[in-house]
Amino acid sequence: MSAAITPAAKAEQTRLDGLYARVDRLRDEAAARLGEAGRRHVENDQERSQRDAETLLYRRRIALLDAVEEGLCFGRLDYIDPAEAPMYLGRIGVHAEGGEQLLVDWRSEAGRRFYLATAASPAGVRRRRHLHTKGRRLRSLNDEVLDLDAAADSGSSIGSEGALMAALDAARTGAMKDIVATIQAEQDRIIRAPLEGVMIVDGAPGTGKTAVALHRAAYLLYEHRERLKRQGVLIIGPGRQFLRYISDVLPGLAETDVLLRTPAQLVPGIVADRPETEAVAAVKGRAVMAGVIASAVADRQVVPREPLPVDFEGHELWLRPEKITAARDAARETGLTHNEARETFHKRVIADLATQYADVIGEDPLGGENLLGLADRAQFAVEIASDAVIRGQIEELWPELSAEELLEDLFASRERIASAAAVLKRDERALLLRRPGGWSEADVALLDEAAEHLGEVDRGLRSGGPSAEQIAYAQDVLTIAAGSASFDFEDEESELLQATDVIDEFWLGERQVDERFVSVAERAAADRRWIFGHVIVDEAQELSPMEWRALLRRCVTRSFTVAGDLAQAAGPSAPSSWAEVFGGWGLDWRVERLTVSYRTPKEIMNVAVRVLDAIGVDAPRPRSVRASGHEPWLEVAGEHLDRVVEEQVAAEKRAVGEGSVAVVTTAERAAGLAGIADAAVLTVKQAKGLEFDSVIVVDPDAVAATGLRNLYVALTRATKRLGVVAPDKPVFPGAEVL
Ligand SMILES: Nc1ncnc2c1ncn2[C@@H]1O[C@H](COP(=O)(O)OP(=O)(O)OP(=O)(O)O)[C@@H](O)[C@H]1O
Repeated sequence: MSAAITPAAKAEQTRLDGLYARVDRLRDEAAARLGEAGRRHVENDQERSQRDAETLLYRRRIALLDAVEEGLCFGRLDYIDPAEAPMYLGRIGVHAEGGEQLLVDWRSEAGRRFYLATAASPAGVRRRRHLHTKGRRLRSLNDEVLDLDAAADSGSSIGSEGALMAALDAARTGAMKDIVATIQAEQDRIIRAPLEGVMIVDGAPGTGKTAVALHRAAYLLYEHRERLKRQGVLIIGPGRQFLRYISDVLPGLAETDVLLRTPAQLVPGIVADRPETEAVAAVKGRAVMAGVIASAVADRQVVPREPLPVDFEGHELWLRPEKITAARDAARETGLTHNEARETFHKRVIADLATQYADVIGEDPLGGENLLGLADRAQFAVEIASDAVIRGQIEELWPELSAEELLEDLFASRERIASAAAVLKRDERALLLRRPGGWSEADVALLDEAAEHLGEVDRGLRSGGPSAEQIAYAQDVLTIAAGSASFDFEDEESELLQATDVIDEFWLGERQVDERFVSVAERAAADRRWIFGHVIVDEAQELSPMEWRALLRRCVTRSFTVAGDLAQAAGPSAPSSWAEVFGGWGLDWRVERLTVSYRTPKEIMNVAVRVLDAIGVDAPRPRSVRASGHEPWLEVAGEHLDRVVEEQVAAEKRAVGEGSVAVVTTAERAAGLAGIADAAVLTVKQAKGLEFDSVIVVDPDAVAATGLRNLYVALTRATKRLGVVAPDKPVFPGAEVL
């Protein structure tokens, strides 16, 4: 249905037509330039890279213009001062050919007025108009008159919230929508807060934490373009389902330099699909595991108790504990990572073996000074270094290790665990023991920690690395370079300098990877050590201390937006305050609270707050912005629970029509109910952060038995209708009002 054809609607449609025509023109121009660049003949590398850069630029421009097609312009402000021209607000800024601004970007400072003006403080604004469009057609207009005098004259309502209510009542389709048209003042303040420091956005379910965090990403990329376009923004969400749910919002907001990840996806190349109990995950997430990993690495730098014999050219040499200790100390003192410092260790040990060998074969039978000089010893060192057996023996003492090898070896050995994890209790250590084969979600932060200690030879942790040909090429280069090795034996402390010290074949190969054609997000995804300009963490209450460590490493400037709700935290080790999460890091952090729930209607909140009170976290009760007119219902199913759920899903589906229905329950029940038509059947963990028009919580007492916070999450997923199906009369807090 189009807007009633009032003169005002007609005028706005004309304006919209003009805007779309301008955007079409800009798209055509970009397409023409893209075509031109593609056809251009290039003579050399410089011209080629110029052409490639242009191609990328125009492709991005076209993608941006495509992304803003829906809802291009959504608002208009009229001012009290008649000399001030109306401002049109949209997803991007658009200028006419002559330079006149046709559309103001919502993220700009000028655009901000649209969100902040209220009847109490109109800031020169007479009227805020929301334009609802479908495709390029205007569907309806919604006016809020903020100037009291004008309102009295025209009979219009003051500060009407029609646009917000329409957005909140809309059916949920399974993908999150942006809220640019209806950002509320308390949300706007958070979205536009300064980039620096750690800002915690705390609020009850449905207060818009996710929405605000995503819009903040878009705003920051706009406001701090230069810095963030180079470094990108990392967004962490609790699960893949959740990332899918929010992934459409950002392109809609016209941003692509954002990487969306779950904590389990933080290390490229690792697939964390190994199941694990909560108890094991809880131990692995504890902060003490950082020390355990450090010890596990140190344990791999071995000093033998007794001298170990080494055979070289028929002579017996020795790996002597005191010399190995000195070599280990020297390697550790470099301050380098384990794999980088390994060369120092190997060279020191080889130098000692070369000295022993020279002492034996250069011995003057007449008892004079050793007949062999420095150059001879250097030559022996090269020969010893190329002896595979000896290298293998030294490698045992200080092996090159990937993070995966380290952890696999650690968790497979009771002895290694006992040595590295002495700080843990015996039963906690027992939880860590397991057979090799795959990674769990909690392993990922440990792999990341291990990779930090081990250093860059973590080939297994890298994806998108150099090709086999590149490595082969690099190896050739090294073979040539190795021939030019030079030595300095004068001083025991001095180092053998070889090409291998400064270039390793992997490094060389890697530097050849062509980086021009991938976006910041793609490059960051392939690089464990990528440093982001800003990190946004949603459902932050779920992260373990080890996961926080991994995240803090990814943003050295410590610029974070952290959205979460402690009352929704899962698991026995859930934090009870933000100070508990952030107190220990020496960070500059602050908490901003959102107080209004836009999702959960009053009727449902009436049940949910009783669970919240029973949880007992120190958080204000949320206020619902609206009522839905639907009282939550209860159905006691007895033995026929599955059948009753099925029937109720069908009834709910009829009630919500195009809208979405979800069943939320325990993992056991979810497995039994999977496959019900017309509803998503989810565990609480999977449902976290998501929303549906209608939600049926099945077996609430069983959900509550896994934690009241889980029940609180389950009860707050619905935008309109909530039902409860229980095997027996439920007893959870809040059941009494059903
Ligand atoms: N200003 C707004 N205008 C329109 N819709 C809004 C606004 N703020 C929030 N919403 C909507 O309210 C719903 C809840 O928002 P969101 O999912 O961001 O809440 P949340 O605080 O992250 O919830 P949870 O704690 O359950 O994860 C979403 O549908 C969101 O689009």
